[in-house]
Amino acid sequence: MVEVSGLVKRYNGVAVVDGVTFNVKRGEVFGLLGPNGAGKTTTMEMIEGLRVPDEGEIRIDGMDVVRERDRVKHVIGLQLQSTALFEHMTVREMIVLYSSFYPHARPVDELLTAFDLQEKRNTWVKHLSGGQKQRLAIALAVVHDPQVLFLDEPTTGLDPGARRALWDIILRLRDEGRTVFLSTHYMEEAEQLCDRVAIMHQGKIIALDTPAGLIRQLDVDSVVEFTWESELDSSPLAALSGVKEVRRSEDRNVMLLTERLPETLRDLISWSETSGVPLSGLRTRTATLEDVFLHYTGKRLT
Ligand SMILES: Nc1ncnc2c1ncn2[C@@H]1O[C@H](COP(=O)(O)OP(=O)(O)OP(=O)(O)O)[C@@H](O)[C@H]1O
Repeated sequence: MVEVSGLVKRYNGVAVVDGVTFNVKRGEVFGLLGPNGAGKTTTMEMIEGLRVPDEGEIRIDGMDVVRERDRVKHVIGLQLQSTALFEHMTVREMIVLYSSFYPHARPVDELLTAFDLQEKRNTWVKHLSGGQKQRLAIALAVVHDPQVLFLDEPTTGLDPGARRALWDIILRLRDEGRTVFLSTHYMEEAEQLCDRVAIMHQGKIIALDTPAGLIRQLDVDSVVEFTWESELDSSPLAALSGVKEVRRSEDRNVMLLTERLPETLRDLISWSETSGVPLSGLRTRTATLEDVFLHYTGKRLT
């Protein structure tokens, strides 16, 4: 549905998007995951036709985004990071205004209901909560019933309840048959929502697969973590059964990525007893996309 090939954007001679190639399938939720400044917004805005690429080609539903911009506009819906909402208009007035831009718009009441905004229909935009504003921004993005929806960090700054409500809405839009392309720096969001995820770092896609596939590629099932109180040599940890990777962070957190959790734990505890090193805050968890990101970049996502 969305085909991107060899995309490059430079600012002052620096490539902030540096040779990006991927395809988004019809009907999937596709996530672009990366830290602030990775190039997500620049990539999305080129695909949306809002910025002109220096190199590369973008097609949406077979149409060239740069050359056939007017045709593409009818099949895409945009929720930008800074969607301009008029503060002194009501929710209903905003939807009516946006609907007037298109020859065929969805009925206003249907949108109010679908985005749980019926009760707020006569409320000024400035009095909406963050979650309600985002729901309105997405409702405005779908007034013309687009096939592809772009959401740029839709849940940034929302509390967990509002975030989950928005996740439900995004999944429903997918279930209606739409293709959803979203950017996020929340790995949990990418794991929960996305059928496939592209991890972006310094302008490049460094990994792309389903969330489960990305984690599987690590060859790691679990992570053992504990706090290391003093300066010690961590090399014996790499030799423990099942350990694939040892990571130490500045806050003295130690992570052992393991493919055989029971053996690693058994060896770790006996090593702790013989060496006299306490395992403060010992805990285990399954591997996540955060571990995938750390593996490829050596950095934390957030
Ligand atoms: N118009 C511009 N002029 C100069 N530099 C820019 C411009 N737009 C973006 N950049 C730079 O490009 C890089 C990528 O920015 P971009 O906004 O695409 O990242 P992002 O991954 O979306 O980050 P965020 O999560 O903060 O939105 C940043 O270093 C940014 O400063």
